Amino acid sequence: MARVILIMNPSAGGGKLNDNLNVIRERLEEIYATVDIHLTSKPGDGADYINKNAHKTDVVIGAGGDGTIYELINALSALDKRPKFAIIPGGTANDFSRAVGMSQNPLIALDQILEGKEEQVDVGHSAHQYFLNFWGIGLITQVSENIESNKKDILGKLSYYMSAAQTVKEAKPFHLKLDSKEQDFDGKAVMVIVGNGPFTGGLQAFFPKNNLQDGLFDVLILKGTSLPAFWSILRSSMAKEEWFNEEEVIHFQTSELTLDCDPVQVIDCDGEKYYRTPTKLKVLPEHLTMIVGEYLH
Ligand SMILES: Nc1ncnc2c1ncn2[C@@H]1O[C@H](COP(=O)(O)OP(=O)(O)OP(=O)(O)O)[C@@H](O)[C@H]1O
Repeated sequence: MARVILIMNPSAGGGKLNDNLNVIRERLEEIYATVDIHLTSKPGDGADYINKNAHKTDVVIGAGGDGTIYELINALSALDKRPKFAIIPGGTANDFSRAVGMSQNPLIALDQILEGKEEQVDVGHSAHQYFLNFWGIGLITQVSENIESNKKDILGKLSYYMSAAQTVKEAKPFHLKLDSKEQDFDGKAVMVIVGNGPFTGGLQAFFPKNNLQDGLFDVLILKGTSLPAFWSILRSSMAKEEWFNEEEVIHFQTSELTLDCDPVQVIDCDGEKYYRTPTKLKVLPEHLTMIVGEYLH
């Protein structure tokens, strides 16, 4: 019988998972031969626990918000032998759990995990870190700070773009040198977004065709901040249409690219801003086996 480790951040979402912990434990014990529960005490603790214990388990369940899940995905993705991974959402946005179709109700998410539907998903890799949803520089690093990312409806999207429009005034162009097999770019840009999964800075379906199993990134280069460029992005992502290239917008798909910027840019990687350019990005196809909900984006 399989073994499971549950790693939970007891402070995530103001502690909202804590009341469910006993039920979660009991239900896991009905299914799994061994159940090991670890409550994190500080940032980095979940990753340490994975590094020490992943070889002893078949499944790791991460319970918490996106910060916790980011940490666990990064620790797991760096291992040669990776246990399966599942998510119980416990934060506010929970973009990772949404990307793999989990319910936002933790106990229903637990049911989904116990059903055990598995999929292999692509993971993005950069020089320093792994990501499931997106990697970005420029405008996105400022815009994503202004979004209430659990708003997935039309009004939420509009507020996102209004926030973007406000931020645009402060956009600082940088020199971008991007190389890939499909497309090269050498010139001024205000934003680059590389999408692996469906959520970009809290927005669902930013790249309408993108999914976690196609072995490809969607790359968007925004050269300037004219209104037509924004309209192009707005129309494509809200109407879930094909991208139409406008003078200031370049969109293509690739599995590998390098980027260098002047001045150096802060990187937003799945919402975490730890590193700076230059970097090399690569899709790791089917790198993680995840227990998913009824749909996978
Ligand atoms: N016991 C703890 N006390 C404080 N921080 C912790 C603890 N355990 C983990 N952390 C760290 O807290 C950070 C934020 O956690 P997480 O994203 O899970 O919760 P959250 O911030 O409440 O969620 P959200 O951002 O969706 O509102 C993560 O980087 C994680 O590593």
